[in-house]
Amino acid sequence: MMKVSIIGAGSFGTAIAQILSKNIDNVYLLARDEKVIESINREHENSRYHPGIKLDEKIKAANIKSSHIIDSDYIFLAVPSGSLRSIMRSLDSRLEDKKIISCIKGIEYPSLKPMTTVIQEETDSETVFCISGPNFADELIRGVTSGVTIGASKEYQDDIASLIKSQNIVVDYSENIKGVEFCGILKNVYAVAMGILDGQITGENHKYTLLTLCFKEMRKILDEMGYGELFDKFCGFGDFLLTALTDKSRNRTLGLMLGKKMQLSKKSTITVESLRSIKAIKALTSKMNLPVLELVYETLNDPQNVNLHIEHFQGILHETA
Ligand SMILES: NC(=O)C1=CN([C@@H]2O[C@H](COP(=O)(O)OP(=O)(O)OC[C@H]3O[C@@H](n4cnc5c(N)ncnc54)[C@H](O)[C@@H]3O)[C@@H](O)[C@H]2O)C=CC1
Ligand SMILES: O=C(CO)COP(=O)(O)O
Repeated sequence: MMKVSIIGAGSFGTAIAQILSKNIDNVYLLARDEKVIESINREHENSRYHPGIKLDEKIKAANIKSSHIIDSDYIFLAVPSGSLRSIMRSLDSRLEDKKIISCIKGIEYPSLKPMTTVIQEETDSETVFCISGPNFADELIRGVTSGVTIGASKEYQDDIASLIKSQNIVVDYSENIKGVEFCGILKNVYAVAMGILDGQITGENHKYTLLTLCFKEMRKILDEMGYGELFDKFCGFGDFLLTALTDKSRNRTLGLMLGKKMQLSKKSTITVESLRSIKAIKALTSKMNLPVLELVYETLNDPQNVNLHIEHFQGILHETA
């Protein structure tokens, strides 16, 4: 009988577990926090991340160090990118024969490695894939129609689609696994940009002018990296627009705060992937002229002077117009 484990019982891990439970009898949601494990097993609810949502009783929670991973056919990873390598290292199990799917939209710094590379390095598995798309966890878990790009080699695409299939999930595919990951990494940074700029925006023309500039710049980076063909997939266009324009996004919200001269507390434990990704993307694109990316980089480094950075950005726009 098919068995699937999900590492990370936060917003996304819990949502993907709910989707998987419609197709698979053995779904193990692996967490580090005993209170979360107890809440899922006793109340069938992850009250910390999805209060009020009844989880399928097929979902069992267990400690991340439990042996469930060993006999799982598939392992989904839904932890913040900054924790992934240390989590993989802390697992005692040998995972080289496992099919592993990253749901993570971040990149390692300073190695500049995407998550599938980190996973391959830490497990020796040759079957490491990803999923990405316009997929807010709170909507996925409630069954709102959502498009998902499956980044996997051809022979595994149908298998992965059959795990997540439902009348509310629409899939597209790409064998360009790292490209699918990079779409998710980049859109977070451009969502911060739209947040920062939205703080200053006075009209719809202005807003969509800036959105077009963000779109062009993200596309330019994807083209340069050789991933340009992915822009019309769910992981590209869909997730870019969702995150750049929806206040529910944590990355856009960070930008909105910065645009209004507010800062995220240093003690915050909210997962905001762009905070780490910005440095990596900046390093990967150091030879390119990318004024929007520069604005995000400067603002995150020096949030006190956000107005100066915006003025500088607007100056560049007029020079190059
Ligand atoms: N929330 C969303 O709507 C979506 C999130 N994602 C991606 O999923 C990834 C995870 O994000 P969320 O689930 O939203 O974050 P979250 O903050 O809601 O959950 C993260 C989970 O990872 C666990 N965790 C963190 N460090 C750990 C460690 N060292 N050992 C064990 N567990 C650890 C936390 O306890 C928590 O349960 C991110 O890369 C995000 O970009 C992707 C699509 C949508
Ligand atoms: O990736 C997401 C939706 O597809 C979630 O975006 P945030 O991490 O900005 O909340």
